[in-house]
Amino acid sequence: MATRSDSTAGNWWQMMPKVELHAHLNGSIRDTTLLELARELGEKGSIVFSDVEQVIMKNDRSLREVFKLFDLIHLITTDHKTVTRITKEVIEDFAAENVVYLELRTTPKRNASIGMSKESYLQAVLEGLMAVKNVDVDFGQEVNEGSTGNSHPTNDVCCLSNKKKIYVRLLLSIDRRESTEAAMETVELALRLKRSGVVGIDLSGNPAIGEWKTFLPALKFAKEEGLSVTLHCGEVPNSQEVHAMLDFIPGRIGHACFLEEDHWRKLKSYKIPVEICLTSNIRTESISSVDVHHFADLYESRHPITLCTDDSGVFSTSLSNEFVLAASTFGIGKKEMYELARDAINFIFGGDGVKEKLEEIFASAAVELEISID
Ligand SMILES: CNc1ncnc2c1ncn2[C@@H]1O[C@H](COP(=O)(O)O)[C@@H](O)[C@H]1O
Ligand SMILES: [Zn+2]
Repeated sequence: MATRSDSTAGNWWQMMPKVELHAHLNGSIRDTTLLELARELGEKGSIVFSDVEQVIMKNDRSLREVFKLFDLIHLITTDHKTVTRITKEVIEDFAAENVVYLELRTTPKRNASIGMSKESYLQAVLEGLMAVKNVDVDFGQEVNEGSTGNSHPTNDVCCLSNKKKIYVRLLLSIDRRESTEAAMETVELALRLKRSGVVGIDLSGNPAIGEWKTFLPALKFAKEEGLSVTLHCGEVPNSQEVHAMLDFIPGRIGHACFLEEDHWRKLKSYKIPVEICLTSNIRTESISSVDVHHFADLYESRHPITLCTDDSGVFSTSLSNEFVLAASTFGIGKKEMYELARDAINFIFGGDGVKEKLEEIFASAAVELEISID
């Protein structure tokens, strides 16, 4: 895992406001934090640090190996205190590179041995949002008398002190290893936490595992109850599943690496927005090289797309880096990249009020970046 570069600071892709719609919490952990936590567990004798260090620092890994790494990461991170810490750090990191709206997804986990339920895991995530101090976080929490969200009490301070602001909404992930009942439990939790900024459901996890029919009842229920749904779709060849996923008409899909001609036709006719994760797809060897990535075709055909990091920690990337990668690979200029970033507002799962605020942010950024909007 290479250290994320700061060499982009001051460039348009760094300065430009950005919208991140596909980021997994445990995939976005700083590698320094991961190593620190692993070292602590090593000292306690729970793991052998040198073995773990090698796995963490490895740069190129196949999709299969990535999921082995996630099992290791979960072993290191899944207690309430750590979940709170990594949430706080991940928000700070996205805000630092001018992400102004973040849909952060995470899989609620149960671990009876440390008294963790899916609900308490999520509470730890919410604590992390509230623990951010150097950035004003609006996570859409409806504040009751006496409650202390980060955004509302600090809002005034923010505007006076020009503190950066980030809108954060949460998506709860269903892991493909889970049963129908477990998936349903996650959807029910999301519904209970709607007032705490949970706006949708994601289906993710190792694409070689699990069947669509297992998750469908929970996903249908989510949709019926007004939650937005995004699906990891076509990360491996699975024609039948891709058709079924597209016919479900999710709010968005992620990846779309192994779609065939008739899938593309369907995707385009349904106009389902695609979360594009360039570095992730290259690192996992789902796509052989960036210049042949389906980004090019979707961009040229004006299909709704949005650039995303997927797992900025695991793949040593950042959203700014994804923008500069797309710009340099496909020869796209600053103005067009700005439009790509701004148009992602149309595909967010957050409400109309947030969309209006984001439009304003992008409009004033255009002036600062000297981009003329037609
Ligand atoms: C590389 N492409 C990918 N494909 C599918 N699922 C992925 C993923 N990257 C991450 N995840 C999913 O997100 C979890 C980590 O974050 P959370 O513990 O939920 O915060 C992984 O365990 C996996 O289920
Ligand atoms: Zn993903």
